[in-house]
Amino acid sequence: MIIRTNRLGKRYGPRAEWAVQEVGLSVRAGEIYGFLGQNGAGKTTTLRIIMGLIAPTEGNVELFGRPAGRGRDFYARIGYVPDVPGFYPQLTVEEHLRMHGKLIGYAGKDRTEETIRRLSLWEMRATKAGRLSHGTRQRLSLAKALVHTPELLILDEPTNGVDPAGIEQLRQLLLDLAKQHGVTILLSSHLLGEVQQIADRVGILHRGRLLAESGLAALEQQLKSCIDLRVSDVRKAVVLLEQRLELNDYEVREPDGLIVHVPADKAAGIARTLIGHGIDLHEMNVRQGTLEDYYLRLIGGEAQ
Ligand SMILES: Nc1ncnc2c1ncn2[C@@H]1O[C@H](COP(=O)(O)OP(=O)(O)OP(=O)(O)O)[C@@H](O)[C@H]1O
Repeated sequence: MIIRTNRLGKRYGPRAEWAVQEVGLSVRAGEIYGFLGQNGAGKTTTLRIIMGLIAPTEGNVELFGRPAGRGRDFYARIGYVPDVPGFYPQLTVEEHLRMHGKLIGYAGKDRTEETIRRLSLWEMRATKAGRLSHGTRQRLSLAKALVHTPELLILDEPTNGVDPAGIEQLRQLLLDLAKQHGVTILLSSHLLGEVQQIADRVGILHRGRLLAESGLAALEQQLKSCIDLRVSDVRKAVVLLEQRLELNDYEVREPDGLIVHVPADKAAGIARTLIGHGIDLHEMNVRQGTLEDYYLRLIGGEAQ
């Protein structure tokens, strides 16, 4: 196991609420782990504890099979992209990378150049960080995290403020690092669709607690297809679903929406029964369940 947290808990003060509680997540070698949760769920807090930047109130962290430490050896094996990356406005892109390389005990010129090219920063290598756009600064932050060839990459909401082309580039980069170079990746995000495209496993954090941890392939197998309906009489439709069709796995979306979780081949029967009992079907749409459906059901359908 590359990362294991044991019953992690954090309060930011003796009388404060628990920001995270009893979090036990495990990240395996070579996988991309999507750490999902709404704003304020406790993702940043957890990642900062894993990085040794703040101390947990309870519990502990194991990294690379050993209790986590703070020495240079430990940081040299990890690349970290914080939620709000810090910069020296007067230093250029290249100077940032050289300085970071030195701090971490790595100062290879070739590697610095390779990283600059890889992150499409070559044109900007002599530009001061204070003059870079937000998206370019995000790439610089990623370059800093990668310049020393880490085994583990931890990214806190790396797509914040990045445009669609940048997100696609990041996705390809992360997949390449994990699949071609064996880098283990822990990535926090609230963009479920993005995570579904690249993660091998996901952990879902809600109000400081890890509600679920699951392989994505297994999850997708389990996710039933959904039938989205808009009907003239939701209450009557619900009675018919339960009593005539014995379908109990559904959600009502007021005022006229219904989501029924069933195999797609039930759709025709549902339509026949509803129409046969005088209900108008304004809309009917059959689709495969998504990570978002699973997530919303798990957290009880609370809005973002
Ligand atoms: N330095 C701090 N002092 C006091 N409370 C804090 C501090 N940092 C975070 N918190 C609180 O801890 C809880 C979890 O916050 P955290 O930033 O870890 O969540 P998050 O999932 O990363 O959210 P976001 O996606 O908005 O960054 C929140 O209630 C937040 O207000």
